[in-house]
Amino acid sequence: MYLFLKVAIRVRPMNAREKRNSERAVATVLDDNLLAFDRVFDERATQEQVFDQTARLLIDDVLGGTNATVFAYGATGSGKTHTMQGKDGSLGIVPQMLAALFQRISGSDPAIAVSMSYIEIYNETVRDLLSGARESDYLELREDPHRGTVIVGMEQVEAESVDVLLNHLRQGNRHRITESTAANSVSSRSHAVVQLVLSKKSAKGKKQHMLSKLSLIDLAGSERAAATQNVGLRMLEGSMINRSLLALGNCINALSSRAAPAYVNYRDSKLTRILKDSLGGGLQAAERS
Ligand SMILES: Nc1ncnc2c1ncn2[C@@H]1O[C@H](COP(=O)(O)OP(=O)(O)OP(=O)(O)O)[C@@H](O)[C@H]1O
Repeated sequence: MYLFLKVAIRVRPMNAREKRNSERAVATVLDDNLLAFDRVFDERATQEQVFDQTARLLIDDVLGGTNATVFAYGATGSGKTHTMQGKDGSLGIVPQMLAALFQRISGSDPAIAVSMSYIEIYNETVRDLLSGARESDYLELREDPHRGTVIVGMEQVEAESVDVLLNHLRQGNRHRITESTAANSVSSRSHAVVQLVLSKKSAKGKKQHMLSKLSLIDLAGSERAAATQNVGLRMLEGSMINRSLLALGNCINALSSRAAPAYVNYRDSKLTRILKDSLGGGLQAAERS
């Protein structure tokens, strides 16, 4: 079981409210490798620079058959959705990854197919962002001895062109649950998980063999209830978010522990159950735990 973990930190520019209140930056970037991070980006870093020096570096591994995961983790309002999704004219990691992947696989022999799913995990329930289902329609998880954790009924779109997938992505983004909190006027209250499954097509293009899975995740904001002044439902959301982030942290700690074989408890949250085959390097490795 192998876990190669790289951590980059990105400092966003101060927003209008922070400037108005003369707030102090909690981190000042001194150089590109400040502290124990693999990469540090200051306020001037462009979306392209962040992509080139983080997620783009995974493309060779993914095309070589390794499962990989990219997370954006941080306090609410720190810039996770901006970094992962961005907006038209300033595209984040997910749309840039789709474009870069399609560029790499075009004309590859054997042909490689890309299918995409997009779900969100909100208060420990799973919603399909691509199917156009209502907010109250939840998907169930099932453990399959051969396929690992299966999300029953989840939409998976396969497309020949990047533009079609980008349209699905935009549509999915519109379906995400966001709420206004004291820390962010459009705070994402869920974990948003884009999964790209790469498959090799056989000579006649009919049969496909799964090559790898790439998960791109905009985690819900970690937060302290006092800082966000949340009450009622917002506070319940906050505690669910923190619980699943803790479960994820525990899995990553266990996987990166030097003492082998580590026991990895994926069962504590929907997020870690879904990522079981993406964190531990592959389904067989994850199944042994
Ligand atoms: N590097 C950046 N440059 C310019 N604007 C940014 C940057 N990072 C974030 N922002 C802006 O800051 C605001 C908050 O960012 P964003 O919504 O991405 O935060 P978040 O971490 O996803 O928050 P939450 O966890 O509450 O969803 C947005 O208006 C976003 O456009």
